[in-house]
Amino acid sequence: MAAATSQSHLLRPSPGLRRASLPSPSRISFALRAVSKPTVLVAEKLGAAGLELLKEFANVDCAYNMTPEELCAKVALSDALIVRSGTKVNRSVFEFSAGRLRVVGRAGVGIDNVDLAAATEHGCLVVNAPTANTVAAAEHGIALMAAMARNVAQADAALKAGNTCKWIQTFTFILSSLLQICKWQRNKYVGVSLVGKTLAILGFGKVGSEVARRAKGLGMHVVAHDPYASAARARAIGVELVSFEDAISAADFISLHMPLTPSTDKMLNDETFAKMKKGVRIVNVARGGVIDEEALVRALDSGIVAQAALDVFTVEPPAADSKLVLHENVTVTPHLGASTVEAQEGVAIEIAEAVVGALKGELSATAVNAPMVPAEVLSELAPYVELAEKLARLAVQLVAGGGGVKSVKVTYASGRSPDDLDTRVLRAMITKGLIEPISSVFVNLVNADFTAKQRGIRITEERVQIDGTAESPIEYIKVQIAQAGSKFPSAVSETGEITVAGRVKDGIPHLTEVGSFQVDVSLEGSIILCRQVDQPGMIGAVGSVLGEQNVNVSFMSVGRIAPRKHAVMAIGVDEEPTKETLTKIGEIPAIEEFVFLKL
Ligand SMILES: NC(=O)C1=CN([C@@H]2O[C@H](COP(=O)(O)OP(=O)(O)OC[C@H]3O[C@@H](n4cnc5c(N)ncnc54)[C@H](O)[C@@H]3O)[C@@H](O)[C@H]2O)C=CC1
Ligand SMILES: O=C(O)C(=O)COP(=O)(O)O
Repeated sequence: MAAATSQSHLLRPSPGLRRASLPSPSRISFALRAVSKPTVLVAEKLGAAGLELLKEFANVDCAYNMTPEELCAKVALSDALIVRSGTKVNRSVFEFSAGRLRVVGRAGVGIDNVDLAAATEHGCLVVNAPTANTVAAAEHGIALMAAMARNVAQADAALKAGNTCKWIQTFTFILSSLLQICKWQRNKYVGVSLVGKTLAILGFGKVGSEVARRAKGLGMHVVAHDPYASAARARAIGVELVSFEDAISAADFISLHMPLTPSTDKMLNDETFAKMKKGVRIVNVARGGVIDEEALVRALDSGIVAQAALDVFTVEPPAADSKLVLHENVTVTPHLGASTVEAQEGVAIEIAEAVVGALKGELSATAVNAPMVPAEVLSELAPYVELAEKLARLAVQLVAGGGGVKSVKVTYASGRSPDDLDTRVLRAMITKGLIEPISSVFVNLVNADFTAKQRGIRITEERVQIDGTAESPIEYIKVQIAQAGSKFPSAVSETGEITVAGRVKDGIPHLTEVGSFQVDVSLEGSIILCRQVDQPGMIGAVGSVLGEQNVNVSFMSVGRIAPRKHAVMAIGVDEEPTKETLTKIGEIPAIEEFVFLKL
């Protein structure tokens, strides 16, 4: 007789948070619930309305201008961190958080200051506030373009410098008249007009298209380059989508609105400046890194670029002696694109809602490093999410000690077309079920694929269409672990894999198949699987051992190959039986093997 018990490793939850036992439709991603109030560290100035929202749900620690060391120290005591562009959330921040940090909220669009790979590896969700500052950034782009074309900043500075020095005028007439010239230089600051000029927008997303609308209103001819934008959307605004080369060679003005990514890094460089029309003017409200700043200085000096207006820099703030910032043909602002009263209130509310939602375990619509699944799909899949995780938990506990899990096949059978089934959440929960019982790793939607890959677990999915009801998205889910011996050999199917399958009945997940045996037991509490000789009195024998030890049986189901041969009995129990109880079950003469599995 083979007897085995399986141990489920308890996880150490983050302080102030614990794992919720059953994920509900809106709690699928993290399955965390606040026991005491979580702590949100706000590292950069956030609008008052956002702070109020956060305070209703969390302890809010506002700590601005922290050094990297101070940030690392504080983050170890925080469940969420909110930043703008001025804080580098690098790998060491996640390492110092030691698993406590669950959400990083970027109060704005660009997430280039957050190490997304490190966040994902640490199971930390990153959310941003992608819409509230769009108009502010677009307006700033237009403001910079107009100010540059009409030398507003330079003329303003000269006029003020003249006035500031007025007292000197009383000492020397010559100096005074020189300053007077500096002050009122109408000929020096003759500008260029915008009307009729060609504006090339690089990056035709939210900000880029708002800039386009406004530029059209100023009478400009607008073209755009964006490899991922829809030509129909561009046409609707009266903008022509063109190649990068065509855009930069036709432009009198170029406005940059793409994110900083490896493919946009230093996109404007010596080579690309050389292809531009002589005297082109450049506006950058995107990210400093999309321009090779030294190459821009060379292009300004040679006259290829007549002027540049920059809100963003490779290093912020730039060095005091930066040739680019000090260049007389360059207009600069200190990353003010999103800085309007309206945008900051909007961004603060947008990010506060996203962070609170994420801390509650809800899937965020603005998640940057997790699949976005529409709420209605999630709600429909909720019982199947629970089924998927529990089947995987059972399957992994059936693997013989030390065997390891390398190859897992998941089959989703559905009455609907396979294309209608979004299985990303289910796959993540299968990974969670496979890994959590045998490790101390916390798995969620963010880090599931990464964690599986890191552990060398290959999960393949198959969707099969069967006769079924149109109402239920899935008829059954089958989880099979290949190339692994089982501590309960009856769980190995004829094709050689440890196999468990289940379905949802009346909203409750049920185990319906173990190896080649059909059973029917609801997946609640824990489960004892016994293989026995099919004979009368077996249910009573096992039931009375459990009853003697005050272990409540919630379900019992027997699946057999043929009468009086072998059968598998699945018993759902509310309490965990002691070792002695399990030993007594094993001593019942007709029991051939058994296993206790925790859900
Ligand atoms: N200066 C500031 O304060 C602000 C700056 N921003 C920055 O503006 C940029 C755009 O923001 P949104 O429009 O909200 O983002 P978005 O995601 O809506 O648009 C970005 C667009 O760039 C396109 N793109 C990606 N790679 C490209 C490439 N190689 N060439 C051309 N286009 C490419 C994308 O397809 C997308 O359409 C971001 O970098 C963001 O960080 C946004 C708000 C304020
Ligand atoms: O949203 C963005 O991408 C921005 O660049 C705005 O940055 P900020 O929040 O003003 O530091």
